[in-house]
Amino acid sequence: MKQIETMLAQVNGVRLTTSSAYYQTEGEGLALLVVENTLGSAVLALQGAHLISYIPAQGQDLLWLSPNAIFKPAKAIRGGIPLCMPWFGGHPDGLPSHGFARAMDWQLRSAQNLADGGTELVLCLQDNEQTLAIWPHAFEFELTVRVGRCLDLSLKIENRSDTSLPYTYAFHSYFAVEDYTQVAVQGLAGCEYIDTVGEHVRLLQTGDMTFSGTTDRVYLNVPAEQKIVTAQRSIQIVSDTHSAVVWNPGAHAANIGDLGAGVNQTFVCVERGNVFDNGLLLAAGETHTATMSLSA
Ligand SMILES: O=P(O)(O)OC[C@H]1O[C@H](O)[C@H](O)[C@@H](O)[C@@H]1O
Repeated sequence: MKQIETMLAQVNGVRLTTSSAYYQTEGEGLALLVVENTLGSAVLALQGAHLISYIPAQGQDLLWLSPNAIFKPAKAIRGGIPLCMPWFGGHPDGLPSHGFARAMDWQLRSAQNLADGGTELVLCLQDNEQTLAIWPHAFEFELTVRVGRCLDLSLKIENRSDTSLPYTYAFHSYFAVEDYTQVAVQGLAGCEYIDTVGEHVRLLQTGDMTFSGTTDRVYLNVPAEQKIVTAQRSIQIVSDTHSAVVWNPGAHAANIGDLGAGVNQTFVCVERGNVFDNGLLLAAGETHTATMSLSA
């Protein structure tokens, strides 16, 4: 933490705090970085390089955080943007769902003020004793976060092992909405999707995507841009990744400890990444970069 504080002393508008202090929760909580500049503000947990909040100047939070979120080491935070990697969803050998990156401590590599008034943070995670015990491969993950008029994310995945390895990943973004049943997601029409509620049938999207009840779908080969449109707001997502997973647990939220009955009403997940058929095979030494930009 001392090293982080030394690094932050060189930049304006970034401070280190804890989830307990910031969200008034009990227990020691998690270390957070709070960014405030004239273009916007953001909150990020060092665990998982997990964005929790992004508010453009004079705007509202684009991201949703569960009122029942738990801030505890090794437990992914419910809301914001968990990074699911190096695999998305379940693992054939029973390893943790959505990979381990979201539940591990990342290091702050650099912090700087940008010429346009924005702020840039770079965080990284390399293989270590803890990751090698779960997944015996060398790697480096690096996330660059730019907080400005948009929230710009750039994720680098480097396969440092000496064999080719499959990778799937997603920016598992939770977006704040008034009522998920009244949301239209534009930018998915004409795309093939796998409905993962039930038999994994493959279907074709016609028109805007809407949510009703439990919804869990993997859209493949999607266009770069989607818009989440509600009566009161419109959120734009632009990414060079090829998949979009859309999720809301519906009534099943009642069975999820850090959600709860009805709590699912005010978010939709639209998760850009490369999953299922769009998964990657990274050669030994290869680096893959993915970007995502969010704006109101
Ligand atoms: O509870 P988590 O491990 O964070 O997963 C939450 C959800 O993530 C994705 O959206 C998947 O498509 C869902 O099937 C899963 O339930």
